[in-house]
Amino acid sequence: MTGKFIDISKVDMYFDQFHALSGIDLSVEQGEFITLIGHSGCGKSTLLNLIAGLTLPSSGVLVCSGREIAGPAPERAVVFQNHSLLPWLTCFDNVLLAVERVFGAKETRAQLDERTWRALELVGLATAGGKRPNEISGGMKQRVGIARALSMEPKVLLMDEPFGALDALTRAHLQDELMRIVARTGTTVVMVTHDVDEAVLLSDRIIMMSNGPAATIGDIVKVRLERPRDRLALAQDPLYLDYRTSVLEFLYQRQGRPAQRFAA
Ligand SMILES: Nc1ncnc2c1ncn2[C@@H]1O[C@H](COP(=O)(O)OP(=O)(O)OP(=O)(O)O)[C@@H](O)[C@H]1O
Repeated sequence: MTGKFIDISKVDMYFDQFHALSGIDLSVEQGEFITLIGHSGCGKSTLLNLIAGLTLPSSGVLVCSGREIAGPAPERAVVFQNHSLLPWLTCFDNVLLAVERVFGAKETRAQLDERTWRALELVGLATAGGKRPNEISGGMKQRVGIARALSMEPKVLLMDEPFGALDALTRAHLQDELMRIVARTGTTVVMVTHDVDEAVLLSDRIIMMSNGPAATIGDIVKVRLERPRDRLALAQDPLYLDYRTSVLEFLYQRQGRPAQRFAA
């Protein structure tokens, strides 16, 4: 499929009188990795939540895989910044819960367990299945959150600053892991980020949003860097640096605001 796997058309979002998003038009191709970047409060999470179906637009239409988005569904799995694991369950059981929700009615216990182990393996956590969230690091918790989302075999992975709370080294490691997983599974990804380097490293396209209220898509950078991408090689790549500069110019010159938090 090309062109319109996710199709967002003329979307406006109001919260009471507050006009958050205005006239959002965006198509995402199947297997594409897009990031949403923009100043704090511009409406990135609002747009992600609309694609998740967690909120419905005030006007306009969102379509995923040919069907209008009318609520949350396992085909659109969400990973939040604060990993939201149930603390009393093991990592295995946290993932199993999602697996049972999606496949419980038609698969055997052994098949459900197998799916759960496979998802934990995908994020390198096969040996940590028996641990509870308070026994593992922040990066590992975030990986369990990603495993849980991937275990549902979603068509779309929606991520709201998934690595924002992690230290730089753990974040780099998880970015590399995410690129490998996406290359293997072909999952479509929409990710909110504040990190310019993360956006350029991971994206096929970077959606740069204008400041709110009534935020719109200000500009889009198409990142034509070959995959697989290697962060060390890219650090010297003039094309990479051009993309990075384009995003920084958009954020600081065209949508300039002093003292904003961007990892640049
Ligand atoms: N449920 C809500 N009720 C009222 N206003 C809201 C609600 N959700 C978001 N907003 C407002 O909509 C605007 C966009 O918020 P949103 O969280 O989408 O921004 P963001 O770009 O994700 O911000 P950040 O980068 O700081 O996470 C903000 O002004 C916010 O206050």
